[in-house]
Amino acid sequence: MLEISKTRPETNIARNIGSLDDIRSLLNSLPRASEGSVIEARKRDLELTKPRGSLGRLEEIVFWLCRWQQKSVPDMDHPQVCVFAGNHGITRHDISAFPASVTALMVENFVKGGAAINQLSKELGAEITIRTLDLDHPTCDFTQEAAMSEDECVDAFRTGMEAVNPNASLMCPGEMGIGNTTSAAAICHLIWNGMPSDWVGSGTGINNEQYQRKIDVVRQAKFLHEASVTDGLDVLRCVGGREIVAMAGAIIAARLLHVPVMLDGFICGAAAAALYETSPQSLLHCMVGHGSAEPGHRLLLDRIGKRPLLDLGLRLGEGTGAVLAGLVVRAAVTCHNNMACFDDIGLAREIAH
Ligand SMILES: O=C(O)c1ccc[n+]([C@@H]2O[C@H](COP(=O)([O-])O)[C@@H](O)[C@H]2O)c1
Ligand SMILES: Cc1cc2nc[nH]c2cc1C
Repeated sequence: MLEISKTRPETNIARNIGSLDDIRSLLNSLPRASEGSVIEARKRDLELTKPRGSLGRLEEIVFWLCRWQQKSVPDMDHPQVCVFAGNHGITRHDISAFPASVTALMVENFVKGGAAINQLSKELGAEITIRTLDLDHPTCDFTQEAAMSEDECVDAFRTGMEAVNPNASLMCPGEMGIGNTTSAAAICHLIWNGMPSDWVGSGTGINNEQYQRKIDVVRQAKFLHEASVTDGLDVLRCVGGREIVAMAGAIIAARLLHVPVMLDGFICGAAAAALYETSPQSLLHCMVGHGSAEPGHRLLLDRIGKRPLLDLGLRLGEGTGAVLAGLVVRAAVTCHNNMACFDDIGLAREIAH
């Protein structure tokens, strides 16, 4: 189940991606939804033994799965979580409650099966794919220079693309990276302006001095980079992290492979925000699993026009909120595929509706 090396046959999905411009072209030519697949599912939904619309968002989930899986019978047989780990140069400013070395320790924990994401993935029966992104070479301190060169950014995007299993029913992107709530806040501040304090939260649980420094790092990042960024991909290169770029790559590969995506918390949201800023169509195949306790996440979700499925006060990352929402998706599919129809119980549909 657990895969840290690239054991799956290459999909070759990233073969034409060698520059940010290649990614821009890709974002402008993504496959569209298959409305035809939804027609059968809507018809069946009307026959099921329940008042019309009474399963609320579970019904919406089923139609969304059919639309993006291109199947008239939705499938949750093979969910996947892709966890990406990266290190951040800005940790030198002491903006996290934990040292950067925890990123690598947590990757070992993922591999041994001891993290929260391992337990939740087991609950869902999800394949876990773990990719480390050059942990020994943190990104550059983005208060001084761009976090990544174009090549580094494109490499991370490609790693994300290649992690997605073409046979997945649902893909949940997750991340681990000490310092990455600062990076996510800087991404949002560069894209949507506002005040740094709109986007900065307490991450792993920082004290007041660390919070003030974090605000300052985000302010400096905007001051240094705002004149040179033209779109969300530039923003990712200038103030993102490799694991954040990899999540963006995984989200886009999933679209190409007809795999719907369940987004996770604030950092995953920042990856999605950068894609949305570059091409708003690029997130149509995504739902949001949960609303994070990081305050910037709610603002971000308003900006990208998405409503989370769950609200559990999580602020862990790793893909945990997305996988929990995957359990709701499984429940929706089980109802849709297994409920009896009005005919089966001897009730005419005209009476039922
Ligand atoms: O997903 C979230 O919304 C979330 C909110 C707060 C913290 N995290 C996790 O905590 C780490 C980043 O926190 P920090 O304080 O080091 O920036 C990183 O590994 C994230 O996975 C994740
Ligand atoms: C222990 C720990 C686990 C995490 N998982 C995701 N981010 C994390 C940050 C820390 C500090």
